[in-house]
Amino acid sequence: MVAGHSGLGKTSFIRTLFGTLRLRSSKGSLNARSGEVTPDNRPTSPVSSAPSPASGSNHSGTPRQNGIGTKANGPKDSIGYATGPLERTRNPFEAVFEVDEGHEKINLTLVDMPGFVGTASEVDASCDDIITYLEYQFDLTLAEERKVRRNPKATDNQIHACLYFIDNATSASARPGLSDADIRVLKRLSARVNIIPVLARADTLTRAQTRRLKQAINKDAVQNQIQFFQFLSPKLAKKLLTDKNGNLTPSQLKKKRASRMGPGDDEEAAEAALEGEGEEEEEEEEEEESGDDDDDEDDWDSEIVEEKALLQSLMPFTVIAQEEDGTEIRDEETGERVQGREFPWGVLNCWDPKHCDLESLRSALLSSHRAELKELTFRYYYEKYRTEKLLARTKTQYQAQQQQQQQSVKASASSSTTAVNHLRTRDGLPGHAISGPWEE
Ligand SMILES: Nc1nc2c(ncn2[C@@H]2O[C@H](COP(=O)(O)OP(=O)(O)OP(=O)(O)O)[C@@H](O)[C@H]2O)c(=O)[nH]1
Repeated sequence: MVAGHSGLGKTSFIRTLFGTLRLRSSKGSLNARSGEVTPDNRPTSPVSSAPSPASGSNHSGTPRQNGIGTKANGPKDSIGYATGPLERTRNPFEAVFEVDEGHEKINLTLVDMPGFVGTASEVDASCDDIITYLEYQFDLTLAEERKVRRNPKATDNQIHACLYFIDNATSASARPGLSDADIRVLKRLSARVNIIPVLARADTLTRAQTRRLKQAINKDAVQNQIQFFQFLSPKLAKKLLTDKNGNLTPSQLKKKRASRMGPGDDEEAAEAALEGEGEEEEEEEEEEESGDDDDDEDDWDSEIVEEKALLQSLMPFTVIAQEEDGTEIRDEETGERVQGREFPWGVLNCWDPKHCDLESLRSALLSSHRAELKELTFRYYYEKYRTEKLLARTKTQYQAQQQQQQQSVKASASSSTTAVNHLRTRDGLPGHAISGPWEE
């Protein structure tokens, strides 16, 4: 899934990615998966009665029927979406493809969510839509699990990763990093899905701006308890760094780097040295706490660990999308046709690791970390949702029971009062004032 503010290049990203997919030809020479994704043709999106502020018409110009789409789009639609004219996304779009990835057949669904626009409450309403969508997929799994006879061919509809697009406009501001809206949205989304942050339109950033922005975004995430997907556990990251740098801890390394920085980097050097000081104590504390970390990690192949470390170090991933019309551009240096953007001063190749992190992101999503993302979705996010939902139901049932009990206690109390009153009245006891000589 791709989500974030409007106009950051989410649809363009899907279109760029599409350009690299090896589609499998199926019967009738359709190169994308059938629109009927689930075996019993259930809708894959929830139906919402309240249209969000961004509602209007979708890419194909069809008026929006409800807040969220009702079923996955078909193969023709998906290919048309990835290759036709680029338009603003006004309705969630599920592009479904059957692809060959590393000799493996995978059913890939790319969900394009409408970009956020408007006031804080409008952004929050768009976030509600995304949460509803994500939870609906969990509900489909929950419904399947509850069946006496489960369908062995049931499709996994869960969203395994959400690429959250971050605007790079703050790069030049005094306070680069996540906006208040991003923080609010990310806090909610990270409780439901693996979040992979993406720095959009990276061609408009210099190297220094990119570095600063990446650091600021990661720092904001930590300060606001936003959990991004971790390619590498902190314990392993530290171990790797320490091994590589001759037993220096990350903070000592930071200080060492700071001392090597040139005169133009004064500010950054001071920041790094200062950060290093506080971190040393934190590192010692973490060291003690991390005793019960996943020991399997210690057995991992060093190549895998290095790849994980590289991916972790790239977050948030910078991406550059191809030009709107998708025209492949000829790289003058190599003479090859590339997916990219052409400027008067040269050609940007979206898949060149020197230009952006798109290639690493693609490989993490579609091959190296695909299984891990799926597993975490099922074992952590789905389980969490399931537990919350069952607890909420138990609580509601308990409250209803309590209410019922209270009502029946009240009812029996009032009926016994009525009976007593009735008795009293019948026996001439004071249900009403009885006058007599003793009153004097
Ligand atoms: N310079 C530059 N422009 C880009 C890039 N990616 C997309 N664009 C342009 O940004 C504009 C918006 O792109 P979209 O892909 O429609 O953005 P979106 O995030 O899907 O927007 P919504 O549909 O409103 O959510 C288009 O004009 C794109 O050509 C990029 O990497 N660099």
